[in-house]
Amino acid sequence: MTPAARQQAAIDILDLILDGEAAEKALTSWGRRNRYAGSKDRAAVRDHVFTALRCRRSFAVLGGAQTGRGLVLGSLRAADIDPATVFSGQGYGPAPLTEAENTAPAAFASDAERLDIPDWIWPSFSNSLADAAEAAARALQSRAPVHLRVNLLRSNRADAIEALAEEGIICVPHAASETALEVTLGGRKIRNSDCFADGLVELQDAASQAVVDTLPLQDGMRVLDFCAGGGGKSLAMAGRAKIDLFAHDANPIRMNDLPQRAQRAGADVTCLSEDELEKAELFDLVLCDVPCSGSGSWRRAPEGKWRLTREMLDEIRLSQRQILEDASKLVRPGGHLAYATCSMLDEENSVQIQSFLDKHEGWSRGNQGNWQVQAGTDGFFVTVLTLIG
Ligand SMILES: C[S@@+](CC[C@H](N)C(=O)[O-])C[C@H]1O[C@@H](n2cnc3c(N)ncnc32)[C@H](O)[C@@H]1O
Repeated sequence: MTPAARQQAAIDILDLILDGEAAEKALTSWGRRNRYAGSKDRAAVRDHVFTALRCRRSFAVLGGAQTGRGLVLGSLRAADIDPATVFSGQGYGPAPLTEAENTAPAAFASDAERLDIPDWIWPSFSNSLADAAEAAARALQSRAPVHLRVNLLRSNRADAIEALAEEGIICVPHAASETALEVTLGGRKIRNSDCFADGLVELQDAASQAVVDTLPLQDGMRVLDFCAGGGGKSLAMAGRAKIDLFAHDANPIRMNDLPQRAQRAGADVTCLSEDELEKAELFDLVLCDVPCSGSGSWRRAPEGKWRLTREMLDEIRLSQRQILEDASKLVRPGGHLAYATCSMLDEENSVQIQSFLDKHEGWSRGNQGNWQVQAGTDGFFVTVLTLIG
């Protein structure tokens, strides 16, 4: 495909997404309908689509319309590329610009519009991030780095870097965690590599690993990952200490891949249903990696930024409080309750911890961590509470 034909494909896919189709689904069905497209074409089209989704608001202003064409036109203007080089009407490229499209774009009406943050959440976002709000929003407009976690049950950081390099995947250590690597070349090869298949490394953001570093894990502990999902944090915990590890999720289907992932990693994880959890002994440590706005990972999942509403966020906050309440009952006296989100909003982080502490006596605040996107990781928050024994 020519560069212009890839942009036309992005336009078609973006139109489907703007009509309500999920991005992954729209990309997959486009791939099925266009089997002639090679892997480089697919990767380039995907990049165009995700770039436009991250900057959907500002590109629509720059391109004069909230349409596939508008967003791609906006993306070219944002990158200082002459739109006529793409909108030429040649081959399978987009048709030439109309007179209306050729007019100069309007000025941005607000910081939120320029920085691609929805108006309703801008006050919460900018108050939470204070002086860093602009830098964080800008980071969310660009692509996320690819991070790996070295599985200490199978390898160490130096050996993993060497083994990955032999497969053409070049990495450097990441400062956020002693297990974290940043991939600088060959990121698309990871899932098919032997290093991945043999459990030497897992795909995991460095801040997600740093959250686990913050936990007071020690050999022999009985640990529950209360909101385990796919088990990213469970497996990271298993790599840190010889623990008796349990995983639970209100939606157990989300843990479907966990046994297979655990086997690859050489980790032992027991999944517990609601009933089993009710009968289980108390735990030394319960981690709640709660559902959240996802504001710390909007560059990986940009649709979430535009889909979220104040009503949805208020519901999420209620469920975060309920999870803290429920999980706190599973901690033994002297044990720990860790609360984590991939959000950068105070209303989901410090405010929730304070509200829990205001209502519950006997808990003390321990380690705390806060990572923000402009520093090169996903945005994450964690606080560890201890039940005074
Ligand atoms: C942020 S995700 C967890 C990600 C996971 N810890 C990881 O690192 O891969 C939050 C998870 O919480 C689960 N969840 C939602 N409400 C819950 C509840 N009341 N109790 C337990 N899990 C819940 C969701 O199904 C979802 O899988």
